[in-house]
Amino acid sequence: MMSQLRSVVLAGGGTGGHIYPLLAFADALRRHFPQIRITTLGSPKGMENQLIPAAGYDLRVIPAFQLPRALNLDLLRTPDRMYKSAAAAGEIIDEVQAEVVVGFGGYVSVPAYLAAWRRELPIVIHEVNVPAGVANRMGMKFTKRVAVGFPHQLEQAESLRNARLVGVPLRTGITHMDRPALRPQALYHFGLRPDLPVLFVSGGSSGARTINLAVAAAAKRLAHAGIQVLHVQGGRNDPFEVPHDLPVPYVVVPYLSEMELGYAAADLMLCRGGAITVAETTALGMPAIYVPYPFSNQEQRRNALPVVESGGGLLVDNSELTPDWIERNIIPLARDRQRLGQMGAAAAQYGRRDGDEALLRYVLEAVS
Ligand SMILES: CC(=O)N[C@H]1[C@@H](OP(=O)(O)OP(=O)(O)OC[C@H]2O[C@@H](n3ccc(=O)[nH]c3=O)[C@H](O)[C@@H]2O)O[C@H](CO)[C@@H](O)[C@@H]1O
Repeated sequence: MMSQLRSVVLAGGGTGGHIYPLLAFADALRRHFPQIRITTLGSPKGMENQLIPAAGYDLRVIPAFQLPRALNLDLLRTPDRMYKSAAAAGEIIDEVQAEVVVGFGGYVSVPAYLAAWRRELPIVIHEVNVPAGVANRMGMKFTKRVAVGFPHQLEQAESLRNARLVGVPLRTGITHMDRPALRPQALYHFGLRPDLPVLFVSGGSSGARTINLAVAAAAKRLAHAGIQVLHVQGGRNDPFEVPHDLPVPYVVVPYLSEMELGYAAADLMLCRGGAITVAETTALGMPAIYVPYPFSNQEQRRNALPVVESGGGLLVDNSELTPDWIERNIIPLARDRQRLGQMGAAAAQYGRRDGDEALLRYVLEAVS
């Protein structure tokens, strides 16, 4: 029997990679403790402003501030905006009488960690990247309770060596879905044909310009090879042109709030290597081609590499993703059911679906 929890504050913001695990964890809290009060802290401009209210949770926006470049406890002496943000976070923590603060990273987590530390409240950090994000590394000055999403993080980041491996909290719409059963409805939803393979393209929550332009430029070749495309443009990316007279569907959607429909329709995924994306493709046993974002400390390459090494996907450098590469590699793969099946099975070996429950157990330990 789990102990009771009455009120928690969840902090995390910026892009989908910090917000979706927070939401999945909030759902797990609600399942176990139907009366619980859940308050989320966000920053003024992050995607949390769309995603959290849409999911039906209470979002409190606290003032933005600039993180100092160096990681140090000068935080406590940085008055001005940092102080204002921490004071705002503290007022909310007091108002809702939070018993614990769980942070998922993004700048907004720092004032939440600081305010919780000052009140001697338990703090739990969930981190999915190597190296750990700057905000979470600051949070680690205030708590030893750090949970990670993937085994490689424990080996590759000194700061995460003693962390608890819990996996990534994923939305139940994804973890509980039966892909083959949902497939006909998903294909119908997007206007795709049931008799031809579907390449699902998504550059993560913000979208990826290189991927968008390369696939759009390969549209004719894909279509003439009988490959349908379901292409998510991404929340922060410019529209791109796709020829109108293609013989098979090429469907462009700006953003998918029901990502499970995309996964259900897909035979093969082409994506960046964001940690939550990797957690989702592997949880679903989805064969994928990963194109890591090249400008963020190699973190996306590290996310995708273990999956690729276990046979669950392919890795291609951002600079190598051209229409020619797509023609040479993606077209034959998308038509090879047997190889896709093997890749999917290998991906599933690496994936896990219980990150929400495992993180909840860790948080309950912290509180008790
Ligand atoms: C450029 C960059 O720094 N990206 C980082 C960012 O990626 P980003 O914010 O793109 O996050 P991820 O790729 O990890 O996750 C994207 C999430 O958005 C969802 N989604 C996406 C598109 C859509 O239309 N609908 C939808 O729901 C996906 O299902 C997934 O849940 O955070 C990740 C987790 O900290 C990091 O590993 C990435 O390196």
